[in-house]
Amino acid sequence: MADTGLEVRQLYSERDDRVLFGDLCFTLNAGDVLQIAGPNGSGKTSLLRILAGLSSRYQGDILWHNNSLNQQRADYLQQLLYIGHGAGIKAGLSPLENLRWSCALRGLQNNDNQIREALLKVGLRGFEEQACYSLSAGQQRRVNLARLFCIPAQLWILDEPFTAIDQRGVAEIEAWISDFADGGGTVLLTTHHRLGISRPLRVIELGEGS
Ligand SMILES: Nc1ncnc2c1ncn2[C@@H]1O[C@H](COP(=O)(O)OP(=O)(O)OP(=O)(O)O)[C@@H](O)[C@H]1O
Repeated sequence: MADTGLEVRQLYSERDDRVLFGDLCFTLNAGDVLQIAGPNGSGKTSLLRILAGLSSRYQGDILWHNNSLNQQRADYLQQLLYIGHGAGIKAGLSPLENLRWSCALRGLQNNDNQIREALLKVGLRGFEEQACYSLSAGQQRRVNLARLFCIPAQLWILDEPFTAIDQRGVAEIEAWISDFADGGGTVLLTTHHRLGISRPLRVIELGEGS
């Protein structure tokens, strides 16, 4: 049997008696980029939260490298990086402190140099030790996105990564996604933005009749 990365089989989820998606099937391998599209309320975040292991409101099977997620949850979570659409940071802590926490939760410690490089990469040079509440919405979002560069992962699950990001920043994030996939990473994301990446893009549209 061929080794697949993430496989979703007949996934079904509903909210308040409304089917968000039913019989959803797809497979994602190394280098794949999949956009989950659809109107507000169609279930994009719900799907991403399920795939990030944060919600069990579903029926169907999710497999990672051919084995059920439920049988290897800890391993899967260790290889996954999920960035939700919220700020995802503690406002009273600095970017450096927030990222130290994120890294420590993954068992990564004493990596301030890597964190500083990540903050540099997302355009936050000079803001490393400033409390996050004093940063702009876009800068706070960039703190969260810096996790992409200090936490190793095989799979990125990104919910609206472009929210509050300026035009140049959008192009940078698109390049990061392409580079990550070029290196064998897998990306699953939602966005209402028309994605410009240098990789073939697959799109699944949720919504009426999906
Ligand atoms: N915590 C919750 N409690 C009750 N209903 C919820 C909850 N979270 C989501 N829903 C419902 O589930 C449906 C899908 O929501 P979801 O956030 O997945 O949509 P979405 O496609 O991500 O929307 P958007 O484009 O606005 O972000 C919506 O009808 C929403 O009202």
